[in-house]
Amino acid sequence: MVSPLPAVPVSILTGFLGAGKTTLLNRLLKDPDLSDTAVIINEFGDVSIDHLLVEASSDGVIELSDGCLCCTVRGELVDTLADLMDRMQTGRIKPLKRVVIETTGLADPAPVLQSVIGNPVIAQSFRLDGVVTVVDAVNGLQTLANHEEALKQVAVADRIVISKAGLADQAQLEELRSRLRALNPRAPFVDGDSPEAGKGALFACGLYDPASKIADVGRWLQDEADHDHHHHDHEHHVHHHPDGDHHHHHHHDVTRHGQDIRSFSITHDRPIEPMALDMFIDLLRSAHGEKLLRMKAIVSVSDNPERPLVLHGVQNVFHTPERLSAWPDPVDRRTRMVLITKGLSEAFVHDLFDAFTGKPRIDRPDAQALSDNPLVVPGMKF
Ligand SMILES: Nc1nc2c(ncn2[C@@H]2O[C@H](COP(=O)(O)OP(=O)(O)OP(=O)(O)O)[C@@H](O)[C@H]2O)c(=O)[nH]1
Repeated sequence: MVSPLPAVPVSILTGFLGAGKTTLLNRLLKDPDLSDTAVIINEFGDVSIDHLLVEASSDGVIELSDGCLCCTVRGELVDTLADLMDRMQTGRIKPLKRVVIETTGLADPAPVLQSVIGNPVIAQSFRLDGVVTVVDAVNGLQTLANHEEALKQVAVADRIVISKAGLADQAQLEELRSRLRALNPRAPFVDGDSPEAGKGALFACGLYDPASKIADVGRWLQDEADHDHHHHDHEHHVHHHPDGDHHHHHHHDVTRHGQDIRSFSITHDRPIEPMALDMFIDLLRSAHGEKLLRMKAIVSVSDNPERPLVLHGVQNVFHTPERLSAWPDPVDRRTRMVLITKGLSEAFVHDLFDAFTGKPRIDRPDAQALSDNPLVVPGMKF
């Protein structure tokens, strides 16, 4: 059936882990131009925090389940779009003006684009408007040097939003701009802090045209179309700690994202002492920042358990924590941390967390070594 409604523009918001996608989205959603927008978010990691951090009314936000949009959840994206189409056509929801898909930071954008432009059913009701890629001015160059996904995200962009420019120096910014230009000769740069970045206009990119991008983009999209049957395996394990805390493991698609990238989470039931939290974060950042691609956390801190703390770590950079005025879900007040690491052992991070939150580990002499404290009594927790 041919849709009687005009095709709804779909914008893809991408950018590497922690670049500032959700921050930009929150700003855009306050713009009246973006009313009647459905937002599809996808989080990599099995404990979702993103939906707590997107400040839109929950009606318009659709969260795709665990997994990365470019891998296992891709079918779910197509189903979600098909469902939105059906609801619009049957009048169950009013016509949407726009759909925004926020990808995970690790998403390879090619399969996501291919889902929208290459699926004949979806193409009846939706048209790809454009790809907006957020690049972090502080970590951007290093990220581009180390992660192919980040290169692809920049190359396919119709607009490149440079975030955190205020935290970078001028020389760093210039170098980043010329690197971005080499990867994507046409996409305009938008300063993340400028009023322009807060306008719905950011999304009016026009029809998506891979031909205007560097030659590689067309090839990636073609590869995706050719390899639609390609099998992506996710391993997903959950085990329960003896004290009732849950440690979840989500081993991300190894074929697409590399063997050593892991996502896992830490959940903790009791409020954490501010000092213990500081020490845990400090040690993690100073000793292992390079391997910590991303950390997002909502934390119950003992000095004010009514007002949780939101933490964002992006490689070596930890942003100023934000105190929320209340828990997003008053019933669930557990501390939840989601980490994405590269080459950093999950067991080590759990042990470190347990050590600082006072869980006894008398069977683990290395917990003592972590404290590096000559006065520590063997077998006692600090
Ligand atoms: N100073 C500054 N901080 C920013 C800017 N944009 C984002 N941040 C901070 O960077 C951190 C990560 O931002 P998010 O918006 O969560 O990043 P994201 O790209 O959605 O992260 P993932 O979903 O994990 O990939 C947060 O602490 C933001 O407050 C910016 O332009 N300037």
